[in-house]
Amino acid sequence: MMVKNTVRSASDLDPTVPGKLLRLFFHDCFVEGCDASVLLQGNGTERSDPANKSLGGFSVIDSAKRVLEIFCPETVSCADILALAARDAVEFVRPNDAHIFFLTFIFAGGPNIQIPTGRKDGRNSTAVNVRPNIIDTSFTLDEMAKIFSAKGLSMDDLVILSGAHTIGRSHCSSFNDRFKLDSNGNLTLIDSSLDRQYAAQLTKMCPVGASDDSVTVNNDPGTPLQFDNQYYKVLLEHKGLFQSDSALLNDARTRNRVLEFANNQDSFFERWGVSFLKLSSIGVKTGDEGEIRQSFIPIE
Ligand code: HEM
Ligand SMILES: [Ca+2]
Ligand SMILES: [Ca+2]
Repeated sequence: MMVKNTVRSASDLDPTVPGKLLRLFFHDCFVEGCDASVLLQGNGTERSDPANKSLGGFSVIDSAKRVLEIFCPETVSCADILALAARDAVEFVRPNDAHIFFLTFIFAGGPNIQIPTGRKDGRNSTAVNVRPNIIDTSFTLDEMAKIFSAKGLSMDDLVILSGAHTIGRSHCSSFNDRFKLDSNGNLTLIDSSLDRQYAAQLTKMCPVGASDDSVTVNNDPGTPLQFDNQYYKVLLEHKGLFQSDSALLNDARTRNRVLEFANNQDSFFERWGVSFLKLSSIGVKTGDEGEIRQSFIPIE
């Protein structure tokens, strides 16, 4: 409840919070398991790796931790807080449309998932562990499936959890490998799996050669603030932002799932609950394998 309230008020103030929390959790669980290793600061920690450079949401976890330490000291691990925050972030972005259209959508609850707690916080956080465990947007489906399978996740889980890209934002540098600079200094599309019109819009939003990395675009151009099945519809229109998104549509092993979820949001929500639970269980540390850390952000 205390985590939920913190996530809710932070998301109220800043709509980019839910996406940040969800991605932060993904990057935590895939490296050393869901043990809050991604939160540790310092030289050579996971956070210092370039692949984690654009992670955010740390201050929300920090606030929740502070509140919990006042009301129930030394009880709730940072790893659990992060898991609950990611879970709540998803639940939270749904009610928005229920609120606006509440007469029609009043019964349309988002994926409301029960997840067990009891995760201990890990003591190891090393930058060199990040790259072998985090998927790059340039990966083939086989490369992605290999990493997922090492975490006990299937190709279905890959399609389902990629549905997280129904919210959140991305830096231009995360998809500029789909373009090249032509001799006139303009970006041209080189990845034919991307819709041309959408590609043109993206190049307008992303200034060429901008050293400034502050520009971000919505992952889901349709309903960027709602956790819904729009991501899969976007994939069908060849508007998946990353090559790794497009790959899901372009392979017979995953295409049927994309079609299924594009056509049936309930099916996506139901499956999301199961896959999210699997994600939140990766490499969980218990007993002496970890600790309940007091503070994870020494100085920010
Ligand atoms: C499977 C391959 C995946 C790849 C290659 C990938 C890659 C990326 C990249 C490059 C970004 C943009 C980061 C930036 O430029 O700031 C991003 C954003 C995001 N990803 Fe993924 N991702 C994958 C899977 C997932 C999964 C499994 C989840 C969660 C369950 C997830 C959740 C998110 C969210 C919520 C954002 C938005 C972050 C924000 O708004 O700050 N992604 N992803
Ligand atoms: Ca971790
Ligand atoms: Ca959406």
